[in-house]
Amino acid sequence: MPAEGGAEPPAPLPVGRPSPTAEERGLPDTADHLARMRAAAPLVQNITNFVAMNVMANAMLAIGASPAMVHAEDEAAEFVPLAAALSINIGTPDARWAEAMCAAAAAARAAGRPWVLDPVAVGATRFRRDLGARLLAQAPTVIRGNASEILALAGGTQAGRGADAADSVAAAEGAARDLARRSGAVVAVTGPVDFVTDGARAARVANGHPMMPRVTALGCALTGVVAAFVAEADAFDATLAAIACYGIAGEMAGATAAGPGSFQVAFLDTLAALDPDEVRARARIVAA
Ligand SMILES: Nc1ncnc2c1ncn2[C@@H]1O[C@H](COP(=O)(O)OP(=O)(O)OP(=O)(O)O)[C@@H](O)[C@H]1O
Ligand SMILES: Cc1ncsc1CCO
Ligand SMILES: [Mg+2]
Repeated sequence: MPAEGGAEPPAPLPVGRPSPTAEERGLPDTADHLARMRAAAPLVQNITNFVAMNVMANAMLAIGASPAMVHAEDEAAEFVPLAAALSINIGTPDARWAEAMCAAAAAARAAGRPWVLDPVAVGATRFRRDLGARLLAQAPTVIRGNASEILALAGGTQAGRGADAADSVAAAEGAARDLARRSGAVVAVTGPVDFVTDGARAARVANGHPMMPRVTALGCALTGVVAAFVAEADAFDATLAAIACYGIAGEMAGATAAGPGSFQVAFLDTLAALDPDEVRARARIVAA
């Protein structure tokens, strides 16, 4: 019976029962994925753009993967079975690179290696649209892009300016779900809050820092980190975990950086020092 004039007191919190873990909520345990990736230190082949090569290789090394930038038409497909995963980024393509990308993607498909597509500025020119469509036909495991790129790859209109997004992540969520269902890929749309879907499941990651889009190629580098995580685990869970780890490193680096230059240095140091327990405590992944 409630006390006179008052509401029933709230039920006491259950003693000795911890709040549900991420896995109990159907979401990945980010720390587990980080530890698993680091233990494997997967060799990841990257066909990436001239701007990203150094940034990407350093970010991948810092978090614990083993990157190899192998893009020449003469060897790209041959290298694929040697690696645990492949990433392909169309940031600065030409005709020969395009053939190397398509041959490598086909080799990954044939060898059962996961591969991640980064469709940089795919809506900008006919050459990029055609290349994006050819690569999509090679069944990427994951597609990671900004909102304008995912809208363009899905066939919609978008406002992107070159490699930079000009559409909100929310505006690309429907296109991402549709693209995931049509392609069979996990689709990740990055921005202030990231959105990840496999067409059936979806989740958002609210980690990150506003300094991240002010340093070039941090999205490209994330694509390589996603490939490293996906080499070791289920693509949907591994993609969420990779994006959360990366965003957490961004938050921690952003807390001390004076601007994009010192941020870039702090970000690398933070990726290398990421502690699984801290990652577990800071990950902000919610089902969508
Ligand atoms: N405003 C923001 N606040 C917090 N995090 C952000 C913000 N914008 C981007 N990020 C984070 O930055 C990382 C890169 O995502 P972004 O969408 O900028 O990639 P991108 O446009 O492909 O970058 P680039 O092509 O320059 O490499 C992701 O981890 C994302 O979560
Ligand atoms: C700036 C830029 N231009 C082509 S690729 C690239 C890196 C970010 O996508
Ligand atoms: Mg990009």
